[in-house]
Amino acid sequence: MTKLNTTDLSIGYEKKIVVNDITVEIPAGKITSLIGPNGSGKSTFLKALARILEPAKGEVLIDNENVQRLDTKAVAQKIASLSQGSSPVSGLTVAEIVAYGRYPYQKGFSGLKEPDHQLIRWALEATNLTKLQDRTLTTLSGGQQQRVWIAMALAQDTDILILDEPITFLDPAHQLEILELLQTINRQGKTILMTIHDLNHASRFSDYLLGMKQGELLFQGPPKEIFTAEKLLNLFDIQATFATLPNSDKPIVMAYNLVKEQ
Ligand SMILES: Nc1ncnc2c1ncn2[C@@H]1O[C@H](COP(=O)(O)OP(=O)(O)OP(=O)(O)O)[C@@H](O)[C@H]1O
Repeated sequence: MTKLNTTDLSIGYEKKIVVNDITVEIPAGKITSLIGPNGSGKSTFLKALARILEPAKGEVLIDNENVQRLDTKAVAQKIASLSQGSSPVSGLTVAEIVAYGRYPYQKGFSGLKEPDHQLIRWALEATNLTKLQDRTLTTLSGGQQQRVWIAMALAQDTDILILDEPITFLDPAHQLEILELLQTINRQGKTILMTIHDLNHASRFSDYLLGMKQGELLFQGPPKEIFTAEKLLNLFDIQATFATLPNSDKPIVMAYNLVKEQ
């Protein structure tokens, strides 16, 4: 299983550092969710892990190799990453977009081989898109489009999937559909790291949580350890009360109040 970790990682835009000195190992074979307020640096951190942004300091290591020393295709064979609100590509069909997931494995102009087609078919089936494969992306609903991007990442057949807000803009049923899909993929042996704003979904579907605020990693651990009044107050400035999900040991947030300045 591919190991992904960072050492003293700081990332910035121009000269402004927005992610500060993070040393963390993403648990292999688990689902990890990165939670934290808007603007805390979550997307920036994920982009550096996927080698989309270059660190200002420190390192991102895939199997102990600095990602900056690996070429794009080598990284893309280890990590598939989906950014926030991937923009629709006009004119391409669902199957054509999913086929792009095989790009990191193609040599020159050799084209797709049977094993590539098998993976594309599997990715379309896993995301329930087989019937929609000849439709162009722009004719699909937001939720269906989201599934297409996930299918493309699946076709990439990497050990690690990094997803920035994979369920934003989806209705409750489609949110669950995507999260259950990620759970199934995880059980097939893939490491998943995602950002998610819904705390209850984060708890229910994650083995591990990372809490980020103002570019700092405040805490990490399983949901049971993270969902305490003190930690959520610290992270989000909210007062939370908790319950437990039925038939599970996963905590959920029952209700919360804003902490208002006096
Ligand atoms: N391309 C950019 N150029 C300059 N500053 C940026 C850029 N992208 C993000 N930032 C800044 O970096 C900081 C962290 O942003 P980032 O998008 O990583 O936060 P986030 O935790 O993912 O937020 P959200 O939950 O709202 O998606 C913010 O202050 C943001 O304004």
